[in-house]
Amino acid sequence: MLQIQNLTKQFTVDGRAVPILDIPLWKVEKGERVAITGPSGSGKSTLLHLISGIMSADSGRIAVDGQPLHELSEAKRDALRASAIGYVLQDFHLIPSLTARQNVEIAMTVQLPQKERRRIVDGWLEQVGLGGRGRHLPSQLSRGQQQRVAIVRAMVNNPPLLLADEPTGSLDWETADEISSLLMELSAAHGHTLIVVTHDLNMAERFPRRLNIRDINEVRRETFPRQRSSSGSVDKEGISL
Ligand SMILES: Nc1ncnc2c1ncn2[C@@H]1O[C@H](COP(=O)(O)OP(=O)(O)OP(=O)(O)O)[C@@H](O)[C@H]1O
Repeated sequence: MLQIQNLTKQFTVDGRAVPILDIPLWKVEKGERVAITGPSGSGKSTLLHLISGIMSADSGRIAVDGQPLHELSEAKRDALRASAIGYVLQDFHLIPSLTARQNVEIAMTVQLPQKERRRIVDGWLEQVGLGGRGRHLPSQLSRGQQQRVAIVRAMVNNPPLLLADEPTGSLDWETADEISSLLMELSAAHGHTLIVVTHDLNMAERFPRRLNIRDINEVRRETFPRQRSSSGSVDKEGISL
């Protein structure tokens, strides 16, 4: 599903090049569910931006669903992102002037009669416990409900790859727990490959595969050295790797 080879990315800060990512090889198989943890500033969000094609790598190869991003035109990359990649963000990024239903509808890439589109969207909203909330504006929904709408928006095109960047980061623990469960259940039910960046250990522990970005990234190891517990087997975030 995802293949990364010799990927590098740096940013220029105050005229100085700062290397952020150098990933020799990383693969995620179809249907796998992976949680990525790691210290703040270690390049986790940057990695998701590169996988989604929102940002370009300096060098290397990223293939999503067999399609090498660097070989695609910008228009084709946009089309791939719209149809093959769902993206869930910490702050939902719903359009405030649109209803829950409209926020999902505008993300749909299939051409269908309006009635059919609405039926599909309402089915999804029902599935995430928001039946009857389709006409509500984001401001009329709780934060957890807004994230549910954002999850539906990310999934409505049935993308093979679902990315989530701190999806529970701005939620209280109980709502975070519900959103974690929802993401796990929906991705399993629909066979999505799911890659989540998170500081939420409760969420990370549910994932069959967990990794610390320092395990695949060759840079930043000096900036973010692994901190071993006395047992030597658990890192700073408490995740056995
Ligand atoms: N557009 C940019 N220009 C310059 N530096 C950037 C840019 N985007 C990110 N960075 C820097 O790259 C580094 C990695 O950022 P990134 O957001 O990927 O980290 P992260 O691991 O997701 O952090 P967090 O866990 O705090 O969200 C940080 O030092 C950040 O300041």
